[in-house]
Amino acid sequence: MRTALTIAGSDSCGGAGIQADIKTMTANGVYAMSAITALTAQNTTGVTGIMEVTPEFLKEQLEDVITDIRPDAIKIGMVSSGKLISVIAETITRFELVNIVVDPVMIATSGARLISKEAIEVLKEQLLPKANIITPNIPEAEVLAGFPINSGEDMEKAAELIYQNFHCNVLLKGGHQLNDANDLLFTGEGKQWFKGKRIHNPNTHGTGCTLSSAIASNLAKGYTMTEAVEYAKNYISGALAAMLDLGKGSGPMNHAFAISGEYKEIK
Ligand SMILES: Nc1ncnc2c1ncn2[C@@H]1O[C@H](COP(=O)(O)OP(=O)(O)OP(=O)(O)O)[C@@H](O)[C@H]1O
Ligand SMILES: Cc1ncc(COP(=O)(O)O)c(N)n1
Repeated sequence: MRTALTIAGSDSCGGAGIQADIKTMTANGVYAMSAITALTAQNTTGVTGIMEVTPEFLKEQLEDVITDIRPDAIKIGMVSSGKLISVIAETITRFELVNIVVDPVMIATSGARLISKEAIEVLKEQLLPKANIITPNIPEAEVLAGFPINSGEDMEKAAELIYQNFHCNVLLKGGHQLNDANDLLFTGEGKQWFKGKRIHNPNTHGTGCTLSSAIASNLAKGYTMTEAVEYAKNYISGALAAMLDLGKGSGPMNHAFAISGEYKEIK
């Protein structure tokens, strides 16, 4: 079985972060492992608290996992401080890790800031250049490109600039902000649009975490970057279309939409 590791924050309501990543990797047929960067106290209406782990403890988790079960792909999500980002960048280099997917999580859908300002600079300098692909949404791409994005053309300019500046493939997500769920992939081979059908579901908590984990799972299974993105879009569309409706705010998706959950007949 192929393996994937998520390095991210815990979401106590289970829709985003580590919990979304493990559900997604499991549903996509890879063995999921985790190294937790922070505990968050949150639900579908907002984040009330964040407790970061120490850099030493993150390093210990990473070393224990990687020296025992080597990950075929890694997804990196919420990492709120520069020191934690440095630990991850150094670990990637030391263990020559491959198939690195970085979701540069900055602000939660509910509005909470999940990364410090100084950490954004460390992210740009130390982590993005080590990624095979990064998956910013529009506000995150605006921070990385340094200009506002108001159209598909702006998305193309921003993705190319981010690709050139940070030397990594870029999937710029149109998502709920700009268009009909059309995302733009920019690689060394140029640009490619992935057209998504907009699903009228207000429950989008954890969409970014889920998409990046599905891409990492597909890379772990040996798919090309284009295939990994295409199949991940199919997975997230299925999870959104299942129309789960939980919680008082923007709720989570059904990550297990293709799994029956019934084992009465199996002996
Ligand atoms: N209503 C929708 N219908 C179909 N696809 C969607 C919808 N909303 C988001 N997506 C898709 O979900 C993926 C995640 O994109 P999005 O822009 O929502 O990321 P994000 O803002 O990082 O997510 P998050 O809510 O976790 O912060 C993208 O592939 C996007 O196109
Ligand atoms: C631990 C953690 N990681 C990431 C997100 C972003 O997801 P969203 O923007 O959907 O709230 C989150 N809310 N919590």
